[in-house]
Amino acid sequence: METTPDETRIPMLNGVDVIEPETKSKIQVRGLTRVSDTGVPILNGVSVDIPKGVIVGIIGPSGSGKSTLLRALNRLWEPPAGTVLLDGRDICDLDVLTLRRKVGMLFQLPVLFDGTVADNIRYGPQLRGKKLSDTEVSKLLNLADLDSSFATKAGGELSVGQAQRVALARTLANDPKVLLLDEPTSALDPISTQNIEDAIVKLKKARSMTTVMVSHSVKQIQRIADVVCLLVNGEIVEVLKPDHLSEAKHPMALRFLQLSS
Ligand SMILES: Nc1ncnc2c1ncn2[C@@H]1O[C@H](COP(=O)(O)OP(=O)(O)OP(=O)(O)O)[C@@H](O)[C@H]1O
Repeated sequence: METTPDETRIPMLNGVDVIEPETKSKIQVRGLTRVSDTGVPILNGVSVDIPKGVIVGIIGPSGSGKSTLLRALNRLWEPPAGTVLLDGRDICDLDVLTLRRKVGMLFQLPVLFDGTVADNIRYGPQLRGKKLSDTEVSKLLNLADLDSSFATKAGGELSVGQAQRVALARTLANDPKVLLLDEPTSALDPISTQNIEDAIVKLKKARSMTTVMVSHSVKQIQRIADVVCLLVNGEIVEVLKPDHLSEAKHPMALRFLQLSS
């Protein structure tokens, strides 16, 4: 990857160099641990720095803790104090709704509320007393790779792929700085998958969006991520650039990658 003079090359994510336009980490995870109610370890002291404006892919075997890690980042479960920082602040000290506006999340299957697409997109800002104009709704639809004409459609008449893009536009209406994506295309056909991938890359370019994406598709991660974390048994065992995945050394990570390709 070529660097331009004004870009700063910093060692990130356990030593992998990531090109980052601003040197500060957006999210820092420090020794994040989770144990199940029955005492089974789920996350074992995960530490990682996620720079601003970067797409981080998280891959690993089923049950390795990918979703659990992702969900800690906007407190869908309560991480121990001091283990997750956003812009240098402990997320546990933030109002949880404010945090979730800044750190938006998209799940595997979109769930739209009753009403039109525009109603769905206006929902978040409306809670804060802001009514989005038709132009603002159109812009959000376009950012999510949807035509403005979708605004008046009923949520129920959309395909899953279209609904997923509406869910993305609805998340973007809160003006998040970070997007957490938990297998956002696993229920979609290849064209809808490409639409979502295009939107994610566009958001990185247009808004310097920081994105953390869990995916089962190594190919997808290679298409859009800037850096890849391999999670095995609740630990980040490798951090690699997407085009260097074959250099993984951890036996489980290697086996996972070989079986996935
Ligand atoms: N709330 C919970 N209570 C108990 N165990 C849990 C809880 N959440 C997750 N687990 C367990 O923790 C492990 C990691 O789950 P997680 O969903 O994070 O893995 P994953 O890597 O995302 O898996 P997959 O790829 O199958 O979605 C699994 O064994 C799961 O059963």
